Amino acid sequence: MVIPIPCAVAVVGILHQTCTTKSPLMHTSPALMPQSALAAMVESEAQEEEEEDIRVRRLPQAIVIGARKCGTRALLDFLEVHPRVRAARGEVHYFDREERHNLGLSWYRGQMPLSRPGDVTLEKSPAYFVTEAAPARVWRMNTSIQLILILRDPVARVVSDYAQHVHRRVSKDLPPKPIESLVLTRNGDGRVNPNAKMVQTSLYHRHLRRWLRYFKPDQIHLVDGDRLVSQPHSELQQVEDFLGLKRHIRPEHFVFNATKGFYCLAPSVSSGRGKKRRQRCLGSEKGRRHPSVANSTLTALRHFFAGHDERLVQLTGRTFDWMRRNAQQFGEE
Ligand SMILES: Nc1ncnc2c1ncn2[C@@H]1O[C@H](COP(=O)(O)OS(=O)(=O)O)[C@@H](OP(=O)(O)O)[C@H]1O
Repeated sequence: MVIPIPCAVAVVGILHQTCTTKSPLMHTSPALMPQSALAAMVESEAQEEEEEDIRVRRLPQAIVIGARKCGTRALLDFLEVHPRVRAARGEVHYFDREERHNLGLSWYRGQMPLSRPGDVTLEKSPAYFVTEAAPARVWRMNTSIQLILILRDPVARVVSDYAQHVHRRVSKDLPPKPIESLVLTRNGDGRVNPNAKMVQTSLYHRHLRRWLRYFKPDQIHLVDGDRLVSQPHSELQQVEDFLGLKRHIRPEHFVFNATKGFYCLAPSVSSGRGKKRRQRCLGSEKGRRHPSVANSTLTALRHFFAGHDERLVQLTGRTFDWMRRNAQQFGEE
């Protein structure tokens, strides 16, 4: 099998040969080949099959670096529909947590799933995107790594972050803090606090600029988180192309679940036990109902992020749907 992915990926001094070169002999019908060439081809194919059986843990060739609450789990779970994609189960947090980074690359490699030559190993840890030290650390591991960044409307992302905060608060007996206390300035002027953590995470251009100091723009693939929700297969096909994978993911792999309000994996691709296969949706932590937020707060957030959206367009040359939507809303106000 020929998998068209970059031929050599240097990983901390070890050169992994990750591509297979198609022999010119393979274009010739076996019936027309001289006996010796045929024997060589059979031997090389047998060797290739043997190699395919060798499953080892490899450092990732690609990382989903963020952004938090933008659909990173959906992206990774859906991408695993591709037979050559192997993803680490949980979030690894190797490049953002000091104590984990200190454990070294052999620990990191140990967190990866077993894979065959030609598979693409991936992990996702959205905290990487906002961590100052992460780009340099990733670069030191592999200068030619492929990075995937998924973005969604920065205001919706803030509200999603807040929904998680409400859900995970320690004392459920007390009412949750209002979102205003977490994203607006304390003096009550209704302005957004640019230093608030939830706001900071949505300052996409700022974080991306830091990654671009280390990586070439064509090493970073941007996924539109809103489109991943509305038409997952087309966003995933673009990721397949970026990773150099043969296209496999199709619309039939997804079914819209009206109760969940999101696409889920179709029974044909979800790994059910025994013969009963059911559609598989993401867990209840994903796609949860958002708390209602005052219009004045949403408007303040939209105004605040509009200028930052422009900077993101300048940096990436991409205009996302949410930018058009928000601009239209401003026009109507
Ligand atoms: N198919 C499907 N099913 C469920 N949820 C989906 C799906 N596609 C994208 N999303 C969006 O993913 C949002 C959660 O993003 P993350 O997985 O990046 O969150 S986290 O940072 O890992 O906590 C989650 O945000 P919320 O809706 O705010 O919960 C979803 O909008």
